[in-house]
Amino acid sequence: MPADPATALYTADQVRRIDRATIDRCGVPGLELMRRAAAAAFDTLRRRWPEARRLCLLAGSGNNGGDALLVGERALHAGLAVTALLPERPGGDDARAALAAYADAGGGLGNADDGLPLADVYVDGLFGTGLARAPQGVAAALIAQLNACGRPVLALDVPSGLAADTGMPLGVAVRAAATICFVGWKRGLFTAAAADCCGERELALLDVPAMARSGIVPDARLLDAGIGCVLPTRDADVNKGRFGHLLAVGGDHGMGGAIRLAGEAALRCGAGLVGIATREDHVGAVLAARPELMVRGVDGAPALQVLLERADVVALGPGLGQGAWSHALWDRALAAGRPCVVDADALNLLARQAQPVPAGSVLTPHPGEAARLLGSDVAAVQADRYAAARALAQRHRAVVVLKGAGSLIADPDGHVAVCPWGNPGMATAGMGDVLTGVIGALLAQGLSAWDAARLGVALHARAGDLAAGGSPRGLLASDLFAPLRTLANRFTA
Ligand SMILES: NC(=O)C1=CN([C@@H]2O[C@H](COP(=O)(O)OP(=O)(O)OC[C@H]3O[C@@H](n4cnc5c(N)ncnc54)[C@H](O)[C@@H]3O)[C@@H](O)[C@H]2O)[C@@H](O)CC1
Ligand SMILES: [K+]
Repeated sequence: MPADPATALYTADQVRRIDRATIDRCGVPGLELMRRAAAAAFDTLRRRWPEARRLCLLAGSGNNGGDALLVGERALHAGLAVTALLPERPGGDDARAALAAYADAGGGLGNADDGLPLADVYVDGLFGTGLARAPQGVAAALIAQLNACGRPVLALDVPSGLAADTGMPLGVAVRAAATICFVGWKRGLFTAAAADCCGERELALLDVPAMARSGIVPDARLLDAGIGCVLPTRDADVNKGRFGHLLAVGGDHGMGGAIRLAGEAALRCGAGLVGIATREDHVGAVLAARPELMVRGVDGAPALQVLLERADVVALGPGLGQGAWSHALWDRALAAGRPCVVDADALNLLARQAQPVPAGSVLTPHPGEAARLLGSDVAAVQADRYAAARALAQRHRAVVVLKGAGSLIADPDGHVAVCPWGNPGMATAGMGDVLTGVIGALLAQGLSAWDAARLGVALHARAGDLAAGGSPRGLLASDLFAPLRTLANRFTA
């Protein structure tokens, strides 16, 4: 089945191959593609900023610059005032033709060394998929001025300075109000720093023939509204034993809140029974806060073993700690062979002592935990989140959720799904514990690790967006419980 272009995520190299096939195999000239890109971008500009009268184009030496110049040509024909700044002259035939078309339409050139002229909207065509290194000199200065000018920027294809494959800035990067991406989504527009640079995202397919995409398997997939996996419906004639028994293990001294959050999240997402194995000193508080949880104090592995035998799935790690008690529980839980959600200190223990995780498990590292598991550092993980998530999934033969802006879900075969939801308010204590409970509950209700991880990440992020309501500051992990319940029912067959 052909990939749905709306959710297909490509590397820059893959999109270049689609462009080439469109030109070479389908006979669409490159300049025609550039014209289509400019037409789509100008439509976007008019729709978003109908009052704009003065445009400033920033055009680099490549085809991204050509796109910008042809936007200028259209704007001039529509009666707008346009100035273009070209830090370097166009390098290729199509970009040179675009500059000629712009000049023929009466477009003028400003002096890039003089800085930004006043405009209502700026069109960023400095660098697209051809970005090869950090912008420097005049280009870097213009990007800094764009980011400081307080006026809207429409980025063409990719915000200049952002690496299309990774979502990381190479040095300075444009922070656009909107980005219109051409031919196919570049995978870097959805993770790491991308949300801060792209603003609102639009896709223009440019009527590329299906033949040009054939044989190019998207590198990753965007989770979309349908997600493609749901929880089974519930017959009226059911009992709680049908929805799985999750055991959440963690909550060392001083960290009882983490295990309670995981447990309650699992209940809110429909797990039939949720047990908690924790330190004895947390039992009263957790029970008082959530009497529906079955809370047991465990002093070591033998006490945990009794509980593990009754469980279908284990959520291992929230507040677990890394001492002797923690290690004993961790070791026993992994040895029990039940599918596990491995989180927090359970990941840190795994980094210290490699151990196979049971089949059907999901690992949920944030970038710091991922770095410890990979023996690298956070900067290296963030520099290519796709590669880090894939490496972890292959190494541990498990589904991996690499958390952070634009969470990635990877399986050992190299499939990757990307979550476009979530907000900075979710960077707060306890959010990861809630996600662990959510994924655990979905595993307990019979979803595969891949489906539970994808649906769990989506429920969690969207619940976070609903709970934040556009005001991320001060969001609490427990604010997600009510929207989680609503969403878990919505994603039911
Ligand atoms: N025919 C096509 O292939 C199409 C390409 N399109 C546009 O073309 C873009 C890709 O065009 P290009 O491959 O020409 O590349 P870019 O326009 O992204 O890059 C321009 C040039 O800048 C140079 N460069 C890279 N990093 C630099 C840096 N830090 N400082 C100075 N120079 C640097 C590179 O050598 C490259 O040739 C896409 O992002 C898209 O906007 C669209 O017009 C659709 C059709
Ligand atoms: K750009």
